[in-house]
Amino acid sequence: MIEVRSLYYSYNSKPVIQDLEFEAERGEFVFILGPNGSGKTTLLKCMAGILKPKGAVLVEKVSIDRLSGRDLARKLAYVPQRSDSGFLTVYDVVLLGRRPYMGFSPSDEDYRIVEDVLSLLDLKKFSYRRINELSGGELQKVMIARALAQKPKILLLDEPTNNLDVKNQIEIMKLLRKIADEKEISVISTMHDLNLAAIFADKIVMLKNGRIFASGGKEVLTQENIKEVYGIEVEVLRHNGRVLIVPQ
Ligand SMILES: Nc1ncnc2c1ncn2[C@@H]1O[C@H](COP(=O)(O)OP(=O)(O)OP(=O)(O)O)[C@@H](O)[C@H]1O
Repeated sequence: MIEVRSLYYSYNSKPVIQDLEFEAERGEFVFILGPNGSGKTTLLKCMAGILKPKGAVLVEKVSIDRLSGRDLARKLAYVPQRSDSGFLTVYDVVLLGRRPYMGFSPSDEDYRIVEDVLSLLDLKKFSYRRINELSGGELQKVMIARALAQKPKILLLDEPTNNLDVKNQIEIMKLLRKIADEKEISVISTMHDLNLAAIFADKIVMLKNGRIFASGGKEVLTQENIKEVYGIEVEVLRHNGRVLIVPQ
């Protein structure tokens, strides 16, 4: 569905990501893990077509370089770490997600999709609220709603649980899992919380200094890998297919 091939990016000729290779299939939930500065956001921005790396990002076997902005936005949606707040209403922000499909004005279908997405995320009650009057968790849901209104095949999220309380973290993760399972969207998310990744991931990509240190299923969350990547001692408890990471 989305493939990353020999990806390389440098800021001011300092390499930040190198030799990155992985893919996400339809409906797969992939977590990009790694310490601060390991290149997670840079990788997502390259995948979203915001930065122009060396190597290739392929969506359904087509390089994103060959897609127009509008075509790319129909395939892939990106939810950045910090979304600019503003004075628009929730409804209008979500409607902006329909821009890649719109002519001069929204169609009945655009309005129907916005209504559907607002219901799916339980945001209808906030429709006419301005987004600068929302809590962090509500705003994050609105940004995910706008991305879903794009009807993407791939959803890229940069630390979607940042600044959220435990309840909202779990709620957002469950929602993303449901989106991957039911809508067969490939969901790719950066993440600092190893335990959330352990609960929800199909696949994990661990970055260290801009390179892939380990990738695979939850089995890559080992004491050794976590020590190498983050420099911390942890205990990894496994029970009935579940993984719990406890700092020492
Ligand atoms: N615009 C920029 N110009 C120059 N260097 C940058 C720029 N953006 C990021 N960097 C550097 O690139 C490296 C990777 O940054 P990136 O934001 O991709 O890491 P990250 O893994 O997402 O970090 P965090 O977990 O702190 O969000 C860091 O050393 C950072 O200082």
